[in-house]
Amino acid sequence: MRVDVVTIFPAFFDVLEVSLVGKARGSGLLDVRVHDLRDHTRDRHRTVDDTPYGGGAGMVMKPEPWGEAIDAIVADASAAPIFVFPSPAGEVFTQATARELATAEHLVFGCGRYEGIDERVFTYAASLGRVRMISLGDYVLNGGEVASMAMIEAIARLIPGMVGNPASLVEESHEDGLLEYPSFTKPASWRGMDVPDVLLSGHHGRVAQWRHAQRVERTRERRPDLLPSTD
Ligand SMILES: Nc1c(O)cccc1[N+](=O)[O-]
Repeated sequence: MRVDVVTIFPAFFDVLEVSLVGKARGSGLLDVRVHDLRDHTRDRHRTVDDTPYGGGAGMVMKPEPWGEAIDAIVADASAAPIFVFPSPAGEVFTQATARELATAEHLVFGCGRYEGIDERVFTYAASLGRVRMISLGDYVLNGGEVASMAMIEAIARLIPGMVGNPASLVEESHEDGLLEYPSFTKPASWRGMDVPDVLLSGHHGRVAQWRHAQRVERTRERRPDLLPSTD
């Protein structure tokens, strides 16, 4: 998978070199390219924003640099990309979204700042590929970089070969609608707290049963919205 990121803070994505994604980059599973939007400006001040038509507070990201950045990315792309623009006005990102996007050949993340990107950029991008406006959640961030980082990690780890033991992807929270069970490791007793006996029993059937029951109980307590409605 190829992932391009367009941002005015390219250094923000340096961390991808050290994370899970960094390992995949080295193995050829993932090709991540970060682009500084300001490299696609034409003026001395490398201007990327301007005042909004119609008035209002804040600034809007100019369409010209975005158009040039998108053209440069698409120029050497082997397939029509999916453009992902993190936005509070987007569909909510879920594990199902991550699974879907993990099958894409080419993703382009466009990180907006200020009051957002000129709307014509999304229209232009839609002429070159699929456009998805995606939100991490109902809260306000200063831009799309944090959201893009989270989405890239959630997506990249689902690419076959990315995670050493694929079985570890199975009983994770949100993979099958239930939250994950509690985990324990040595020592068996720590500061007066003991590991549940069933986990020391060596009885795999009972362990599996206990873990499932814990997942249902946790989901009921913390995320009842994930459980099928009983009415
Ligand atoms: N919520 C938010 C935002 O305020 C700005 C950019 C991206 C997001 N988001 O993806 O959730």
